Amino acid sequence: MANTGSAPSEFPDAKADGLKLLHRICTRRSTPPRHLAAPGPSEDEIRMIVQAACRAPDHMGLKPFRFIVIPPDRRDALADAFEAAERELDPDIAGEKLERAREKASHAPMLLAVISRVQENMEVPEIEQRASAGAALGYVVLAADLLGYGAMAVSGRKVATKAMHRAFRLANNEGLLCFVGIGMPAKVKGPPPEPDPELLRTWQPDAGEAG
Ligand SMILES: Cc1cc2nc3c(=O)[nH]c(=O)nc-3n(C[C@H](O)[C@H](O)[C@H](O)COP(=O)(O)O)c2cc1C
Repeated sequence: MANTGSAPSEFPDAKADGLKLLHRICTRRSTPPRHLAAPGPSEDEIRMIVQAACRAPDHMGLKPFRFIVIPPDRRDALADAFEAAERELDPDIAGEKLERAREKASHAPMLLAVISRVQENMEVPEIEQRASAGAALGYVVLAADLLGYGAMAVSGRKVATKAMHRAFRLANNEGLLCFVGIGMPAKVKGPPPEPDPELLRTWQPDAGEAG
């Protein structure tokens, strides 16, 4: 928080703290759900994670996202839903392939389903609402990391199936964006690659795209 007046700032080290956070953000890695061990976040921590997600940029405050916690004791039901989704994608699926699909439901002590929901709105087109849900997902992963957990967004073709839509009782304007696995990382990746400098350019109005 910036120190705007003569009164001493409530957070004198805000910038130093911010730089530490920024470093955490820039060096964060995802941990695949199969490498996430117990414990997962507590109920209070889940609330904090969702509170952070709700600070995602959100034009007109539409909240074009919501979250569904899948606790450890509902994993058999999730495995059934995964199986139904895979059967919808491939009616002939069987054996090991099916077992692997079911097994994914047991990974990570905590799974959070991220739902994107698009509302009819003259001011806020669909692309903005979907972007907001994506940003909220990013904040979930960052908040989990800042609380000391590993996390990763995972999806697969199954998330777009009718079976998953039914299993999560989604409304017509909703879609299952992904699951976020959260837990203690049993395996940690190395540092992330440096971002491609080409990803940032300065606008050159007369030079077009070539810059
Ligand atoms: C909506 C969404 C779904 C994703 N689904 C998968 C997935 O199913 N499998 C996968 O390997 N990565 C998936 N990813 C990417 C990972 O979450 C992660 O960003 C990527 O592996 C890079 O890892 P890093 O954060 O360590 O650099 C997904 C990302 C998003 C935003």
